[in-house]
Amino acid sequence: MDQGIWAGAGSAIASIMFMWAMASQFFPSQLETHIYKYTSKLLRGFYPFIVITFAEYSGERLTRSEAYSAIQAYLGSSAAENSTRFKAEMDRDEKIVLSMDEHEEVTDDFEGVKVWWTSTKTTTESKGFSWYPAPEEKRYYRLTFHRSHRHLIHYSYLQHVIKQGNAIKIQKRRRKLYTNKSRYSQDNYSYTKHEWTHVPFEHPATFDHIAMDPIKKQDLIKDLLTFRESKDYYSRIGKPWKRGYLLFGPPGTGKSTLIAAMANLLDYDVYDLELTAVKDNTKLRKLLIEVTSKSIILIEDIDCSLNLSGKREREHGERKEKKDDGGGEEVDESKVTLSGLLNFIDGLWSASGSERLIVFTTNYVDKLDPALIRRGRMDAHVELSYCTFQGFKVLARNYLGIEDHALFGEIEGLMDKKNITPADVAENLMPKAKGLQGTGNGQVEACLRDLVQALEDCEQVLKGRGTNLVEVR
Ligand SMILES: Nc1ncnc2c1ncn2[C@@H]1O[C@H](COP(=O)(O)OP(=O)(O)OP(=O)(O)O)[C@@H](O)[C@H]1O
Ligand SMILES: [Mg+2]
Repeated sequence: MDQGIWAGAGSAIASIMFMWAMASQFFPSQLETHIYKYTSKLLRGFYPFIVITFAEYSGERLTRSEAYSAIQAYLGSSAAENSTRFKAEMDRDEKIVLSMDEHEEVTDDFEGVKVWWTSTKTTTESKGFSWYPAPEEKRYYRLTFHRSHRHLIHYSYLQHVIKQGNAIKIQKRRRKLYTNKSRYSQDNYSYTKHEWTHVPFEHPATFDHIAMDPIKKQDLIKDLLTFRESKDYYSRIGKPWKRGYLLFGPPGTGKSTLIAAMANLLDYDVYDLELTAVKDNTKLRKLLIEVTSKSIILIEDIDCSLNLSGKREREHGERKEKKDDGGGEEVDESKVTLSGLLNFIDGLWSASGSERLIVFTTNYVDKLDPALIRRGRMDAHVELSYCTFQGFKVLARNYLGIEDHALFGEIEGLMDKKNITPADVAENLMPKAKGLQGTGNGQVEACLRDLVQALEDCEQVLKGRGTNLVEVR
């Protein structure tokens, strides 16, 4: 039979189905079930179409279906071409997102085959007794297509939709910085507990800003980019697609800044895991399974987290504040164990989700249990060390916009003999007084003189020191 007739018939049947969905809201549910049962039996005989439903919430944990959100993104873009009614919603980042309105129909062509998408919403009275019965809304996408295209739709079209939809989602997303402070949100008249809270990730650091040995920097960039492109490689060797980095070095040598640069380079989200606020290994696992792919899981100051006392002591005190500052459960003492953490890194659970980096930072690499940093667990060890002359040149370029200066020779000589952190160098290269903004000659000279003074005040280097070694294993 002619394709056009079927197309018309399909569209008509799809339309009848919306009307049905709308009308069904007015029928008592028992009658509805009966009518549905008999009409569908009757129709099945000569109905040449297949209908696939994608529900918004699915699975045991009632998580939002990934297929649904990919379809939503896909239809949001293709719907724009032949749809006249949209639904506008504001996402958490305060951006307006358009999507297909309920009971709207969109047609799509794929390799010459026509399919129909509809968006439906059903409202059912909630079961069980309640003084204030609230209706439950369920949203679906329905895909209708001719039976003869079953194979094509199943094996090619749906994959195309999900792939395109996910690509659109990634393109549109704003990256997020998560922290494990749980929170509740109200969705569809019920409260959902989220293990992670997030804010937009807006750290501006890039690798151009990082003062470290240029060759080691290139090695690290190459290592990260290779990881991002290695999906097939990891599946071929039968390993989860993840990589561990250990960043170590004294305070103020750029570990946290480097993580921001890594996230910006790869376009990943960051999950800043505060281990001392995690009650036990079970909670740790719960957190882990909520981590999405394309992300960095970060555990800062792993040596402090791992004394497992729940109280962290740091020399320079910036993280000394009470850990569970509202929102989360009261955690007096974290019972996360080393084995729990190792499981987190490379146990079976860690393979849920993919494409992620696990990054540990520490000021004291010697304090760490060798089990934690052995080969295969932490794949790359990156040492961030005191500032070298090379590193200083990067900072001078960034902060003062200069490549060379008469004082560089003196600074180079001093840097070889003194231990100064890049943070202290950076501090000296920033204009001190208001009104002195800008990088005029006088300003540059003043900053460099401050630095010379700071270097002279620094302690003498007693033993040899590493230079931003990146050992990519
Ligand atoms: N290698 C570096 N390159 C560029 N800037 C740096 C570098 N190291 C430190 N800085 C500057 O110093 C500040 C502190 O650095 P950062 O917080 O990254 O240090 P850290 O190694 O994480 O220290 P801590 O061990 O105390 O957490 C940053 O704001 C950054 O501007
Ligand atoms: Mg830090």
